[in-house]
Amino acid sequence: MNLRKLFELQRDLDISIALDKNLDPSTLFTDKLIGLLVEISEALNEWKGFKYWRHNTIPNKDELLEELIDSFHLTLSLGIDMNYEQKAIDSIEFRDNDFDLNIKSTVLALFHRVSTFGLTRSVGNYLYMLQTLVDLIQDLGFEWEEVEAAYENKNRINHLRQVEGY
Ligand SMILES: O=c1ccn([C@H]2C[C@H](O)[C@@H](COP(=O)(O)OP(=O)(O)OP(=O)(O)O)O2)c(=O)[nH]1
Repeated sequence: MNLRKLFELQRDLDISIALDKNLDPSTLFTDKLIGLLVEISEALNEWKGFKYWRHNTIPNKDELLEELIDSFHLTLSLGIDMNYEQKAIDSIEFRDNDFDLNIKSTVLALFHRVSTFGLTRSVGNYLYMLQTLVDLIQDLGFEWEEVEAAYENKNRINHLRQVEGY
């Protein structure tokens, strides 16, 4: 996983969105954080693993990946706003086989870490949050090659949307 490349693509996209919408990027932190919580929730809604009241809890993998990719966009974007990219590149681990396959615990840890990062904005809490999202994507069974390809695809779509006046 080439995190440096994804941060660069994310930076270009964020600049393009802020210019297009005539926004000061330093004012967007809270909205981005809320957006991230919403995208994580959309991913969980697609995952369905907690929906004990349903017969069919099989996720549509393409749609699940799309929602995770939206979450990934906003997480990278928050790191760029705080200038934490290099720290993330140096310390985030893309594990092959996670020892902890308790997806529900990882989900709860992720919500907790997004909130804690929002309150403290510290680099340590940013890294905890990003690592937990990375672990969740891993635990849900995605390969890093497909995640990178899906990220690049959605990043392109996000650019196109700006051009088309989304
Ligand atoms: O500063 C920003 C703002 C947004 N995005 C990305 C994140 C995500 O990939 C997309 C927004 O989510 P989505 O595509 O779901 O847009 P939506 O308007 O919420 O669509 P929908 O109502 O279909 O969920 O824009 C960024 O990368 N940087």
